[in-house]
Amino acid sequence: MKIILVGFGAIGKGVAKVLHEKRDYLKKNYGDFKVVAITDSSGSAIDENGLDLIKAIEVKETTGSIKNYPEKGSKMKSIDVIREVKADVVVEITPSNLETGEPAKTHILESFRNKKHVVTANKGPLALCYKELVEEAKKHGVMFRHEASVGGAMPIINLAKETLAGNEILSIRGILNGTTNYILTKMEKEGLDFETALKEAKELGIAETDPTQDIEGLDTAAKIVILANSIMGLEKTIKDVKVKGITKITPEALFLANKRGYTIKLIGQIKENHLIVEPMLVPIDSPLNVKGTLNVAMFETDLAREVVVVGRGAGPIETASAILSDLIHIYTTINTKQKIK
Ligand SMILES: NC(=O)C1=CN([C@@H]2O[C@H](COP(=O)(O)OP(=O)(O)OC[C@H]3O[C@@H](n4cnc5c(N)ncnc54)[C@H](O)[C@@H]3O)[C@@H](O)[C@H]2O)C=CC1
Ligand SMILES: N[C@@H](CC=O)C(=O)O
Ligand code: NA
Repeated sequence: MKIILVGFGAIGKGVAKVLHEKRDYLKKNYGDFKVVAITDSSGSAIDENGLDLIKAIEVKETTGSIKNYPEKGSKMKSIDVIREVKADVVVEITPSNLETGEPAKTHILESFRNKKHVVTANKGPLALCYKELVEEAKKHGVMFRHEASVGGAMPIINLAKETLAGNEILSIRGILNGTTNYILTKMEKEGLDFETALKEAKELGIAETDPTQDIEGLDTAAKIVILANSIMGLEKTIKDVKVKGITKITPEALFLANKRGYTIKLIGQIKENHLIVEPMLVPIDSPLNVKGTLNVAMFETDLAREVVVVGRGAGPIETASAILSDLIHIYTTINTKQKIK
């Protein structure tokens, strides 16, 4: 299967690392997963025989741009690579823009129009125009998967669509942002100040390109809109969410909460058609009291009753896990269909 990586930052490099490290496993159990093009904000590298992913990571880390890849680098823009390079799947992992959804929205739509399946971790277009994207993918007969867009490695979207298929999801409540959970945990457990904890989160590659999306609660808001639209059959946008972030939470507030048997968590909640994101008091012994970059989601369903999932909500390798599972789904679907023909 031929893959184009659009975006080569923390997640793009994570996906490249995982595809390299898992290449023998993938060949043995599925087939050849080949990255034939990589793009970033200033150019691209293209090799129809497959790029050397370790070399690509090294070029990006030492020069800042993939266009410096020896012999295969160029200034070719993402949109032209999507149109002109022969591939099965585009992995869209540019920054999430929660105002316009661009450039990802155009990348995704253009991929569909060029008969390319799409896997994305990008929350922008999903939170702003989910229905349009799903309808366009259907119109062009291609697959569109985005497990990594909510909760990173934590199984939630495909879990709801596949394992909980047939259930009506009545409500979802949880921690859906790893950066703010990391900050709150560091402040609570080590008394670290907010700015230092945020700096560490950036260094771990878990914060958004614009980290205010994390700390102001907008990233969580985008995620509950994606969940509302993709697995609860609602039609919401980010404007429907009442949002408050964690910038006013201090180590002292956490200390006082602990003294009373509580902690403070940034909770996203969808219940009775209302979407809310705000810091909430959570009992110390609650299943919601997870630490570090962990995310947690509590589903209320009509058949399976309560379902709780926990997983790493952010991180290059963790997020690459969700992207890889979507790539494997596309690979197996393509090859099953070919066998049936
Ligand atoms: N960091 C994490 O743990 C997670 C991130 N995500 C999402 O994954 C996406 C990527 O996140 P990161 O890699 O952390 O961001 P990043 O800021 O590290 O990397 C973004 C990449 O996109 C490239 N880029 C910007 N404009 C572009 C364009 N027009 N064409 C091609 N490339 C372009 C940049 O050059 C950079 O390589 C974001 O949408 C983010 O919300 C989702 C889950 C977890
Ligand atoms: N910045 C986000 C990345 C995953 O969506 C987070 O911290 O959860
Ligand atoms: Na996920």
